[in-house]
Amino acid sequence: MKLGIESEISPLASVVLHTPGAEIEAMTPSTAEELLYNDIIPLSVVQSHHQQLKDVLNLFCDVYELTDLAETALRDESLRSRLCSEIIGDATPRASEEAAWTSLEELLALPPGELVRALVEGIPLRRDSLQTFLSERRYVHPPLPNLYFMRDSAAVVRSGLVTGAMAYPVRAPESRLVAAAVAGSLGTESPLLFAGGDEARNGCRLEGGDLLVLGPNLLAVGVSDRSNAAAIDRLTGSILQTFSEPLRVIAVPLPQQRFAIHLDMLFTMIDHHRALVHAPHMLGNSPLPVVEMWIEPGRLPTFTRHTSLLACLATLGMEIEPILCGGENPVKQEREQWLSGTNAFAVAPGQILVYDCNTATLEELARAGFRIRTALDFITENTPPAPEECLAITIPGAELARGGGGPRCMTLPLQRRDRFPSRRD
Ligand SMILES: NC(=[NH2+])NCCC[C@H](N)C(=O)O
Repeated sequence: MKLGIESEISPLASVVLHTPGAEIEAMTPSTAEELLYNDIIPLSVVQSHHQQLKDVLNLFCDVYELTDLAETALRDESLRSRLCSEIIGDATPRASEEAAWTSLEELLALPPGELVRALVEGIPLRRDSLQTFLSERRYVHPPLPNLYFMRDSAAVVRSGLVTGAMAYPVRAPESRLVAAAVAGSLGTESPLLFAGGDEARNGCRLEGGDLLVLGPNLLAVGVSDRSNAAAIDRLTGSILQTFSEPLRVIAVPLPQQRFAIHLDMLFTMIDHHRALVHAPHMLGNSPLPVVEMWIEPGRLPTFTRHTSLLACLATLGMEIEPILCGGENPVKQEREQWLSGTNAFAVAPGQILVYDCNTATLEELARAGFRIRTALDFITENTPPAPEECLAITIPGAELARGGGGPRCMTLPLQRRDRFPSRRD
């Protein structure tokens, strides 16, 4: 498997998805919040909406299901044993019910496919002792309802893999699973830049939704509820060491509030010089200030403060035209950002996937020259768009968005073709 990501927008070659499954139905209204959802969602509906995302992506690139990758990788016994030990090791200190834990031997006895299913859909607690009989827990290993947000548990930077140091324990096994699935099939050309599962044990926090690859040597990283400065320092150190080239990192401190889980909920690149933005925090009188960090191999980093991400990018010669999520109306801006209206995913420059429910955002995109097409129309017609066409393909979003993310959050791109087709500029 080849990794190569040097931008947010160049034509997509391969991507990993996870189709939501039974893990979604384990959630109840009373557990939704601790499972990081805004509400419960009906499985049959989100599956069919997610299928539209998958069908569209299939017309552009190779699409892998995480569980297929994991099942193949876990045929390797040593990988299987490492993954199970890691997951048990991460969970046991919290469980205080060590005895209740399904033993390593039991997990290892499962064939790879069943093991993957158990890890994704959860392993129910066996009521075979007084302690477990009286326990309020339903699972010894909880289901992973956030797994369809493939973006967060891993990221690719150039030819290297980053696995997430998940901020909340409910998501920790995702990073271990994706590390086994993807790292298991990587050759030596693809370095592991950041082993998030292990880094999390040292207090690092880093999720892919905060990591934007704006160029081969340019990253924007949210410092958020989910990602901390310690992790960004560790990651930049590793990138520097691996590629031995200067690196610029723009750190964007985010408000620690639910609407701003990750940087990609406030800003996503959709074309060479255009981004969808959440205006209240990216533009106007009080945009989020940022810190530009410039690091050269063997030197100490230098730091420069800027008034906003867009102002910082402008000093680097990247003049970004902002397209407003929700348009000019502050109420619509707030509502549509909450429904992941800013969270677009580019399959090529100027060709993006967005949710259909954010109508004011779609109007802005149309005004900016994007043709709006539903995923179903696009799939039925099955003709790839001309490279110069600006296109926003809409996926039904009302239900998927309740999980707390949009099209960018649901995709883990592995490879983009690094040469842009020469278009417009
Ligand atoms: N890249 C993103 N913005 N991901 C959104 C993740 C949503 C998920 N429920 C969580 O809270 O973790």
